Amino acid sequence: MSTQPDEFALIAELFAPLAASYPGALGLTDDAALLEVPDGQQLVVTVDAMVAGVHFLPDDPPDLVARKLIRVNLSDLAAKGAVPFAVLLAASFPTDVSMAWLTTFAAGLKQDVESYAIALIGGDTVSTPGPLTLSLTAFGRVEAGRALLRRHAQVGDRLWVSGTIGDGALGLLAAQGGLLDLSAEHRDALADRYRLPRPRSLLGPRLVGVARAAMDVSDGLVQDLGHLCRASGVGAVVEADKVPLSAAARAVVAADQSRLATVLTGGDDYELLFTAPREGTDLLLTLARETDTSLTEIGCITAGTGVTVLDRDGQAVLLPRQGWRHFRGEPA
Ligand SMILES: Nc1ncnc2c1ncn2[C@@H]1O[C@H](COP(=O)(O)OP(=O)(O)OP(=O)(O)O)[C@@H](O)[C@H]1O
Ligand SMILES: Cc1ncc(C[n+]2csc(CCOP(=O)(O)O)c2C)c(N)n1
Ligand SMILES: [Mg+2]
Ligand SMILES: [Mg+2]
Ligand SMILES: [Mg+2]
Repeated sequence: MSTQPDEFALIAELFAPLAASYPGALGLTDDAALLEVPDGQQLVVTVDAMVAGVHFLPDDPPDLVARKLIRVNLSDLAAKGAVPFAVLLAASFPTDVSMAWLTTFAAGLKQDVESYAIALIGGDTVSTPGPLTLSLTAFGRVEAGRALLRRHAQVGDRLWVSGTIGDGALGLLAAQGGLLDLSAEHRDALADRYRLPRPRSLLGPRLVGVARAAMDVSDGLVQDLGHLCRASGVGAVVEADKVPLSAAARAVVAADQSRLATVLTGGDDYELLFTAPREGTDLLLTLARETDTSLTEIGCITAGTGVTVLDRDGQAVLLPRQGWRHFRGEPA
């Protein structure tokens, strides 16, 4: 291929190979794709967009941009207990995008399409005078009626999170050249978490029938928990010192307590946040071992509304904001 991308050559050479495993993708040569859903299963569909300078740094490696795009969407499917099988990609590439950039982007897509055993079944390729803008729609399957929902939390449920919280938001600071007091090793670990989320694709489906309500954390733990609470008509208490932090995040907060707010509200975590009845604890600890995922109880669901974050003395932690917002107008 020449150094100038051609729309149809791009699709045929870079994207069509990623469709080969799914017959309904028709080799990316038709107007639409055909989806199969086995009897007794439901289709779970989600879409998230990513814009250069808003969701990732314009100079981030193109393969990691592609993999992050897939992974933020697989995180939403995992949060519903769904097993992913296909994605659609709508890509708006800046008019001056290079062939080298596109080739590396497609290599990133290929890597994660293979590692998550999914197929790229269609999409759209356009040019834009604006920043690189990507949108990915992900399809998963779940046993009919069994998807994990935000609206199923009950008063008295325990509140759990997977993995560690805050690495993505601190990783953005590290990737932007900040957090210079930290060791280079910790900075690299955080930046890696920002650039390459680890969606809980194995854990999510295993939580079906064990967790009551679930969602993934993308906008910040406190804001996202607020959404789960509103959907369920309940409140929640989070014990801040139970929130699991990586060694790097612990080092950041130890050096500057005010960074705890970044951890709790910064977003880009792509971990699962879920509730379960107290009797589910042993089963969850078994699932944690079997899926090699750390699971931590961080609080509980209460009567009432809203999220309260308490410090180890039982005092409310005041947070300047609850999480990421694209617009900061008055709430509707
Ligand atoms: N433009 C839109 N049109 C229709 N539905 C939308 C639109 N934007 C968001 N939604 C819906 O609103 C709900 C919340 O969306 P939101 O994007 O906050 O969830 P999320 O993907 O879990 O979070 P994040 O985008 O931070 O990863 C979802 O059901 C989503 O499908
Ligand atoms: C360069 C850069 N600046 C800021 C952020 C933080 N950020 C942007 S969108 C978002 C929430 C998820 O997105 P959405 O709700 O749009 O799906 C977060 C936490 C970032 N990731 N990169
Ligand atoms: Mg979204
Ligand atoms: Mg989500
Ligand atoms: Mg999302």
